Amino acid sequence: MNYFALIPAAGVGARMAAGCPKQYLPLLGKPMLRHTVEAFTRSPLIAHTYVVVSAGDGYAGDVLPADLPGVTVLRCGGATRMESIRNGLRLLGGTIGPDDRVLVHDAARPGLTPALTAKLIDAAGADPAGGLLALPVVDTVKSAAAGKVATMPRTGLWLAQTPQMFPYALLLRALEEAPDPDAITDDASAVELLGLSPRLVEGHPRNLKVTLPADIRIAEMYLTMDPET
Ligand SMILES: Nc1ccn([C@@H]2O[C@H](COP(=O)(O)OP(=O)(O)OP(=O)(O)O)[C@@H](O)[C@H]2O)c(=O)n1
Ligand SMILES: C[C@](O)(CO)[C@H](O)COP(=O)(O)O
Repeated sequence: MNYFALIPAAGVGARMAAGCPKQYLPLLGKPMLRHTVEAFTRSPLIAHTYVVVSAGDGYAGDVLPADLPGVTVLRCGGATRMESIRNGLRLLGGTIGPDDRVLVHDAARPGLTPALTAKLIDAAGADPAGGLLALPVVDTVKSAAAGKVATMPRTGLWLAQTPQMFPYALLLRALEEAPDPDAITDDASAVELLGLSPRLVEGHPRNLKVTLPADIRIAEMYLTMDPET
C-alpha cells in the first residue's frame, strides 16, 4: 500500500482579503503553499504529492516549478474544496490504486510536519475507515440559535484538522455519493455518511488553518519551532 498526498489549493481565501490567493502569501519569506508541500516532500512515507489548483491560477507555476521532485500540479480546481478534491481524485484514477491511502491536506495548513504525518499513518494507516488529525475541544462551547444561548457539553468534541486519510476508492465514492456536497466541509464527514467512523488521531496546534490575517503571525511562529514539537 502506498500513501499519496492531495492538497486542495484552489481557494481564494475570501476571509483574508489579500491581494493574491492566501496560499501564496509569504510566511517567513516563502509562499504558504510551498511550506505545505515541503511537509510532504520531507516525509519518507509519502510516495507522491498532488496539488490541485484552478485552471487559471497564475501563481502555481512560480511557486511549484514543473521539475519539483515528487510533486505534480493538477489544474482541475472546482468551485468548492470538495469539488477540487473530487476532481483531483477522478484525474488520478489510473495512477492511484483503490486501496492506496490518500492524505487530503489543506494548502492553508502550512505547519504540518513529517512527524505528525507519521503519527497519523501509524495510528490509522491500516484502518479501512481511514482517519484524521484532530484536537480535543478545550474551550466551553456555546450554541446560539433564534436568540437563545446555551452551553454544549464539550466531552467527546474534537476540532477536525487535516491530513484526512482514506483508501482512494472509499474517498472517491464518499465524495461522489454525498447527498449535499455544499454541506460537506471536510472529507471525513462524507465518509461518515457512508456509515463509517474514521479514527481520530490527536494533532497539534501548529497545524492550524490560516484563515484570518492574525493567523499568519501564529503560523510563522510555529514554523520557526522544532518540527518535532
Ligand atoms: N474551491 C476551493 C476552495 C478551497 N480550496 C482549498 O481548500 C482548503 C481549505 O479551504 P479554506 O482554507 O477555507 O480556503 P478558502 O475557501 O480559499 O478560504 P476562506 O475560507 O478564507 O474563504 C484551502 O487549502 C483551499 O485552497 C480549494 O481547493 N478549492
Ligand atoms: C477540512 C478542514 O480543514 C477541517 O477543519 C476545514 O473544514 C476546511 O476549511 P473550510 O473553511 O471549511 O473550507
